[in-house]
This record gives sequence, C-alpha cells and structure tokens, in this order.
Amino acid sequence: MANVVRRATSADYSIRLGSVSKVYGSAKSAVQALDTVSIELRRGTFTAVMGPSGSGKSTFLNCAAGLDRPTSGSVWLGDVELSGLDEVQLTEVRRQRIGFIFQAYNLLGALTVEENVMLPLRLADKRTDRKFLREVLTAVGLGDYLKRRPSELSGGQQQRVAIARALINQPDVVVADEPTGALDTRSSRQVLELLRSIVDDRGQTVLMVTHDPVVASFADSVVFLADGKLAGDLTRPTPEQVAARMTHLGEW
Ligand SMILES: Nc1ncnc2c1ncn2[C@@H]1O[C@H](COP(=O)(O)OP(=O)(O)OP(=O)(O)O)[C@@H](O)[C@H]1O
Repeated sequence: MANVVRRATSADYSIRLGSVSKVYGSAKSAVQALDTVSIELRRGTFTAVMGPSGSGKSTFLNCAAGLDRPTSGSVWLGDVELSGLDEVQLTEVRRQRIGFIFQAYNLLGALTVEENVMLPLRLADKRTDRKFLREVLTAVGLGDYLKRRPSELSGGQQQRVAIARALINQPDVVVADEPTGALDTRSSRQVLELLRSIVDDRGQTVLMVTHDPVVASFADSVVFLADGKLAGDLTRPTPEQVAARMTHLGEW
C-alpha cells in the first residue's frame, strides 16, 4: 500500500496565532506584552506556557482564548478568525468552544456543586443533559458531592468543580491559568491528571500557563515566552529540562 503522508489542514488545529502583537497603553507608557507571536496548537494536545514574570503568558492565553483582542495579527479558533467577530459573536464563540479554569476557582458560593457546573449551560440557554452532568462530575471524582456548596469543599475539590464546569459545554479547548497555583502537591496531581485525561481520553485541547516545571511536565510540550516573544519549546518535557530552560531565560 502506498505510504500517504497527509498534510496538516486547519481542521487539525484548535488554535492558531499569526504574528500576534499586543500593546497595552499608548505613547510613552506603552507596554509591548506580545511581539509577533505565531504558533499552531494541534487538536488533542496539552501545551504549557512558561516564562519569567511579565513575559506575556497571561496575555498570550487571553488572546488565544478570545478574552482579549490583539493589537495586530490574527487568532483562529478552529476555522473561525476572531478579529472578524463583534463582541456578541466573540462571546458566543467563547461559550461554545472554550472552557476556562483559573487559579481562583471562581465558583458561586450560593450555588451547589451541580448548579455551578450547569451555569455555562444556563447562560447559553441550553438544556442540561443530566446523564452527561453526572458523567463529568464522576470523572472529576465528585459524583457524591452534587448538593454541597463550595465552602464545604477543599481547594482541590473546588478546582475539580471548576474543571467540570469548564467541560460541561464539551468545548474544543480548555484554557487554564495557573490551575494548581493554590493547591497542595496531592491536589495538584489530581487536577493535572484530570487535564491529561481531557486530552488523552476526550481528545480535547488544553493550553495552560504555569510557573512550576513539575506542573509543566504533565504537558506534551512547553512553549517559552520572554519579553513577549516566543523563546523556544520543549517536547515531552521533564521538570529538570524545563527548570534548566527557565534558568537560562533569567529571573523566574
Ligand atoms: N491591562 C494591562 N495594562 C497595562 N499593562 C499590562 C496589562 N496587562 C498586562 N500588562 C503588562 O504586559 C506585560 C505582560 O503581562 P502578562 O500578565 O501577560 O505577563 P505574565 O507572563 O503572565 O506575568 P506573571 O507571570 O507575572 O503573571 C507586563 O509587562 C504587564 O505589566
């Protein structure tokens, strides 16, 4: 049989950035947070973003996820180019295609676990699929906690509620900004194993910002930022390799 090498097409990528720059402020106070960053993230991969403080990691994540608009350049989510969308369309695309996880879990204290997880569906006026809700809460290990409130859970459990909430819309991409920043080692590991399973078992794409080489080593690859520019990458990273690169990039 002929050995056919298929070229990658846009369908193979969840996120593409083309020469993305972001400048905050203007004139003398202008800060170039991102400087002509181009990158393509394949569907079904787990990428960590690292770099010194102020190197542009959060700006990168926010531009890639349509939370912030680049000053120039283009961002594609699947086959949708974000700069062509107005605010209403952009919000819709975010709701449909992206799940968000932050260091502060951002759960609503007055709502139960299941109500928090269902919130994105309510906001999108979608019917709740109880079977899928149960499946997702079981997958994050909280099948028995549906009626609890966030204040009755540990930090790790709260972050797992946030992960379930990020998954309930079955997004193409899950973006996570320091998802383990507030967790102890054991809870961090559980959260990272969950992020891995989102990629390995569900084929979704994960993009995560972290300061921690051990956390980054759970990803398939690490991209490094320095002064708003891409400064290399590592595939199948070990914590030691990541730490060595970070040391090379300076203060972190
Ligand atoms: N809203 C804003 N207005 C002005 N400057 C900003 C704004 N947001 C970020 N910056 C600046 O842009 C640069 C990149 O910031 P960003 O938060 O993306 O970096 P980071 O790598 O995520 O940093 P950290 O690791 O400290 O969280 C920094 O110099 C920061 O001060």
